[in-house]
Amino acid sequence: MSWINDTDDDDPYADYEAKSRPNPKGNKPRTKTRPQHEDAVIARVLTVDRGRYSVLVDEDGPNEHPVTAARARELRRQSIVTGDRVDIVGDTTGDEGSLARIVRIRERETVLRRSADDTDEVERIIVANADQMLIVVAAANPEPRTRLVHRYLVAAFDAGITPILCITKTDLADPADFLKDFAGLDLEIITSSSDDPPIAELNAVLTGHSTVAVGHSGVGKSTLVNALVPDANRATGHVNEVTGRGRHTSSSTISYRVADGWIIDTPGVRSFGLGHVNIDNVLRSFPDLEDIAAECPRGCTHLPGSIECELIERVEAGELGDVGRLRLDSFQRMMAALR
Ligand SMILES: Nc1nc2c(ncn2[C@@H]2O[C@H](COP(=O)(O)OP(=O)(O)OP(=O)(O)O)[C@@H](O)[C@H]2O)c(=O)[nH]1
Ligand SMILES: [Zn+2]
Repeated sequence: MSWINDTDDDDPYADYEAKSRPNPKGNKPRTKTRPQHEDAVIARVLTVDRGRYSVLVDEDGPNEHPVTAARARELRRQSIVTGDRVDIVGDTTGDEGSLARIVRIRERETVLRRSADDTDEVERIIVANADQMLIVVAAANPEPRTRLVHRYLVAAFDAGITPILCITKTDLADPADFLKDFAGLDLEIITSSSDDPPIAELNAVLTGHSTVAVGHSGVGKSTLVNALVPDANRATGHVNEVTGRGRHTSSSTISYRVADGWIIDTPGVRSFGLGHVNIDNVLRSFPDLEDIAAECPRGCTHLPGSIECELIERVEAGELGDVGRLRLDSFQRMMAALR
């Protein structure tokens, strides 16, 4: 007999008690172990707009529908962000004028963060549960900002999110020179050469993933997202009414269903401070370098000029070959964007 249902066999009333005590209201007994809000349903947060959350219930199921929700009082200190999985209760019909209540945030697989600037350690979460980041950069007009791309990369690697680089406007300039900086990073690179993006290629990359799209204004990110999200699209058709794609919305992130996955646009995300970034987290995405860096002096930044940096010493000694040299070089260029 396990301790869970262990009863006192000597208690003559044990059996009697269990059977005969009526439940005056016919409610289920409230025990300490009973989870709160048993009837809650899980939903995906699609966008956030002034304290209202547009969420999707029964994702991919027969009853999939969007619902507008507010957060329960007990969650007021926590941020609920696009991509979060939440439990909702109350009116979950999604009918006109209905409002459900978010009572729980499920554990997040990833969090993409930013701080207001690099000295600010107060971080804000931009998106939860994304597993890919599509970094959109133009080959020209506007000129590619290498440092900004490096900063996006740092944020992605720090969060354990796989970055993908999409270079637009290759009809205007050859991106080869710009790409040299990233040669050692194992990055998937997609090029787009007109206002007609490579949809099949992008869809293949996005399938089965939750991808957050980032990019500087004017690079052609909206052109990509618009091409990827046809209006006939099932969930987004409804969601558009809620989130007001094309209309004003104060949300800084919006989810669109695409290629059996999700793309999360970040039109309102301006600054991308990295005050919260931790080198060790970033290194985790570079297991080959991470193993060696374990032997570096404490606090080593592995940047050029670092004293007794194991990575630098081994590369200089030629022990890591050309590939190792390239990888360290790309890693250093990326991490230099933190300064
Ligand atoms: N030549 C060329 N122009 C492009 C390409 N992709 C987009 N454009 C143009 O670049 C301009 C900016 O594109 P958008 O999609 O609005 O850029 P965005 O990144 O969404 O910029 P914001 O809306 O400011 O956030 C538009 O005039 C597009 O037509 C491309 O591959 N080649
Ligand atoms: Zn080092």
